[in-house]
Amino acid sequence: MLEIRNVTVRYPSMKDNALNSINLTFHEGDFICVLGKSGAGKSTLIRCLNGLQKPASGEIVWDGLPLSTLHEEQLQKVRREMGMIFQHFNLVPRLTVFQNVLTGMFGYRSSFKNLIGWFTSEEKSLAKQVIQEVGLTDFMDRRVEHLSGGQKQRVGIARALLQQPRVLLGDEPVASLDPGTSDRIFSLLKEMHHRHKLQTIINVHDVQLAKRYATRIIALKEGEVIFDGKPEQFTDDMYVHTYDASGYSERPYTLTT
Ligand SMILES: Nc1ncnc2c1ncn2[C@@H]1O[C@H](COP(=O)(O)OP(=O)(O)OP(=O)(O)O)[C@@H](O)[C@H]1O
Repeated sequence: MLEIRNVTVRYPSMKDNALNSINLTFHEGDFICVLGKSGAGKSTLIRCLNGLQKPASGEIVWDGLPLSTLHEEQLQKVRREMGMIFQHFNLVPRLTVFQNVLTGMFGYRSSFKNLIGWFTSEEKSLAKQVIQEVGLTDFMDRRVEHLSGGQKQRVGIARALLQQPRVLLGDEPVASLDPGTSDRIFSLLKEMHHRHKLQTIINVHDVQLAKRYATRIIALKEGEVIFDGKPEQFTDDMYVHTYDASGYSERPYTLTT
């Protein structure tokens, strides 16, 4: 189980906290969308969860163990259990789909093996399997620089799955994609969530997508949790409060589902 206990984060140049005494417990099977205006603290929350950002106070607790008490080897194991997908995909453009996906294995291997790029037949067959799951078998040997945004995010998802994570974290993974492609990526994420028995926690700006796919919505505002509940409980009023939107016509996203 993953918990955030009383976590505060403040960046050196900031006068306010990026996260302010946050408490959250994530449960098996949760498919969570994190909403909030730009600067609300969504990315900081994700970075805390995978250990990239150390809280100024409070604890991230994984399976009962506070991350701050773990030594580097244990932290590496925790990071392996948390797959991550990104807005700008973080792929190596000149490498093929297959080669990019294989890098998902890096956390399990010695630096030397990673350096020489030698993979076992089992690792290669696992990579082929996740590539097939995200629907890219026909593109396996294509360089990712020649793929569309949606295809690149599928590569990102396959790479994360190859890590065999228990938690999948997403920092605005559809922010660079058109609405139709975003919907298909969320649909794939939901399918993988069930198939791989993941806890999924994704930052997203599109409230409609969150309401359609999430089992739980968390809304942040100025570094604090202002909503934590079921999608149907995220009302129009809560939308206005979250985004400081004063009227329906000013809303960037519709709430129809
Ligand atoms: N590395 C950093 N150094 C200084 N301040 C930072 C840093 N990263 C984030 N911040 C600040 O912390 C606050 C929260 O930022 P964060 O990126 O977590 O928000 P966000 O909700 O993810 O925003 P967006 O939707 O625009 O990505 C913002 O005020 C931001 O300017």
